[in-house]
Amino acid sequence: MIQKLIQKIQKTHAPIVVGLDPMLSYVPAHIQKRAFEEHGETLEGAAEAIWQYNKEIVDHVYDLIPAVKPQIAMYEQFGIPGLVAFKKTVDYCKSKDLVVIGDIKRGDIGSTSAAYAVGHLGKVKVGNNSFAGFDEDFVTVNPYLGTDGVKPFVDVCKEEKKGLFILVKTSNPSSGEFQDRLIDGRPLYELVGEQVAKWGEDCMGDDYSYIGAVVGATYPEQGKVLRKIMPKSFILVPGYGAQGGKGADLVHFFNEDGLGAIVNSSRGIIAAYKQEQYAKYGEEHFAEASRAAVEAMIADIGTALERAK
Ligand SMILES: O=c1ccn([C@@H]2O[C@H](COP(=O)(O)O)[C@@H](O)[C@H]2O)c(=O)[nH]1
Repeated sequence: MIQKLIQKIQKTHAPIVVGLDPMLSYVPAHIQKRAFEEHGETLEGAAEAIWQYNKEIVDHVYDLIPAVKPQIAMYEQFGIPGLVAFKKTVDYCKSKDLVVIGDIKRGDIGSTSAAYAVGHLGKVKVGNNSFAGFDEDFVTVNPYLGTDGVKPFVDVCKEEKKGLFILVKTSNPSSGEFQDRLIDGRPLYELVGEQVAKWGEDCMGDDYSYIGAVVGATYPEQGKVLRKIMPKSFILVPGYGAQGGKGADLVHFFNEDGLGAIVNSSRGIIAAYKQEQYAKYGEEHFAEASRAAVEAMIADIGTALERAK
């Protein structure tokens, strides 16, 4: 799957991911109205509304981008109907040939991690049959429990030719509370980065490992250091747009081959129509605003990378 991700980045010239994080408050009134007429103001109604919203955005941007990142929390808040909308979103994006990164941030003791890995990346056995549950291409993993919590995900990736992005230095304001703590004089995120590189050593595609890392756009200096510590790991970079990250901050997340990083924006794309610069599209044409925001993000990152050459 890492090869597919790289090929799609090269084809689109867009090292970007659209984050599908649908809050009900972003879903335009006409879509909510239709869904509630059919299902009432229920979890089913909300799930239908977010699914229709996602579908329209994907239809407007899929040709510009290599990948999407549905954030499972946004679906889980609507219970089982929300998870059905998550699965519909995953399947629809795959039918559009997009790489799907499930932002699930799982990680537990080994046996429990194994169940998460099977459910999201692998196949579960039921008698003589086996079934893919959610079937994303990559998932995000929390490494806090150590190697036995991560290895089951790595094992399923090896079997299924899928991949991981492991949290190394997250984009949020408090990420330093634990991640920047010094251990033997070095910040914890560097030690985690080294371990990600090790976990990825025998999981190589052609040039990059399918065991990648998450490093926030909001920490460009740390991104520069981590790029060197994990030269073969793809970095998923959240924090662009709504959290303040800009193209110019991101150049050191990339390798000299112009690859090695893929930058996510969620609210900045899916709720673009709420921003002043895209207000002209109006709520009815929200997905066209999303397309314009994707084009602007591609141009911003492309220009920054060109300038850095
Ligand atoms: O360090 C991290 C890890 C994950 N995320 C997730 O990415 C998106 C960001 O959304 P925006 O609307 O573009 O801010 C969201 O799903 C987070 O859970 C992150 O932001 N930082």
